[in-house]
Amino acid sequence: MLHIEGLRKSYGEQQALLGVDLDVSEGEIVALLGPNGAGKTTLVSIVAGLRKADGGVVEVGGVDALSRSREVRRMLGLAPQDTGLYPVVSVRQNLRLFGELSGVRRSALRQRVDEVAQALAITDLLDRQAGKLSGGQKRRVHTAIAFMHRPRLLMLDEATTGADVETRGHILDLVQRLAEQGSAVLYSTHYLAEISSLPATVAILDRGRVIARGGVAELVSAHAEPVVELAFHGDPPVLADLAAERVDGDRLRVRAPDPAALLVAVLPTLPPGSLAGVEIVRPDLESVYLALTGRRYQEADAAGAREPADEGGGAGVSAS
Ligand SMILES: Nc1ncnc2c1ncn2[C@@H]1O[C@H](COP(=O)(O)OP(=O)(O)OP(=O)(O)O)[C@@H](O)[C@H]1O
Repeated sequence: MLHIEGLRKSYGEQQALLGVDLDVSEGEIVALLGPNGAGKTTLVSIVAGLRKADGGVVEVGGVDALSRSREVRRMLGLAPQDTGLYPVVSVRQNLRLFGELSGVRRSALRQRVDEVAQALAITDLLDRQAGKLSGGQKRRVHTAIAFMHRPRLLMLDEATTGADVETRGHILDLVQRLAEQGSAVLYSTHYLAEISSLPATVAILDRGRVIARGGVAELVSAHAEPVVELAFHGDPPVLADLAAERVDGDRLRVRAPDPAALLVAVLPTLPPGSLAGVEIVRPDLESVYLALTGRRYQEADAAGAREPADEGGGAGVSAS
């Protein structure tokens, strides 16, 4: 449904996309992950015809999106980060207007507005003037607009940023339902943790390139392995035959494909009373990002962050 090949875009000296390849099939949800500034908005905006590419191929449903953006827009549902709503009219009128523009039949408009509003829990906002909504409320209306015509390709750009847990749940449910009906979904976010709630495959965008693509489990097993962290009272002992990395002064970190086997082997060799704690850090997308870039995702994100990242780390076990 979406085919991107060698997509490039610079803003003056600033290179935003350096040759992006990405495919999204019908019924597939692809989570486009990347820290702030990775190029997600640029990518989504080019597909939607809102920004011009410098080079490359973008096809939506087989139609060249770079030269026939008007035609492509009919197939798209887009919830961009910052599209304008019509500020002086109501939310209901905005939804009707955008629905009509994207081809929803007049006779179906009223019902579709009600359905989408209910699904996104914005029914109580329908008669409010759009320009007077809070930032979070506007974002929900943007998301609703993207769903109005059951698009063949839905693109959500950071739709859940700043959303409360309930709204986030509504959006993720709606995304899933649309994909089950056969739409392709490109779901951009910088929250790694969010992906576990979606049956999504992942494309990690970093500094203008897709550096990893596939299922979460597949990426984790290909690029990262569990780590066992041992905390000690005072200086850690030397562990013979193990490549242990010393961290935070009194901890040792050891990569371990089989953490249980490692612990069974190591624990009896430690000086009595020296061990303060054990933590098994299960690899996740964060570990994949670290393995591929050498940078921590949260730090990369914090470089341009607008809000704190909330990704969880590993599973901790206290052993004292
Ligand atoms: N209009 C612009 N003019 C100049 N540089 C831009 C412009 N828009 C984006 N950039 C730069 O291009 C790069 C990619 O930005 P983009 O907004 O696409 O990233 P992003 O992954 O969507 O980030 P975020 O998660 O913060 O929205 C960044 O370095 C950004 O500073």
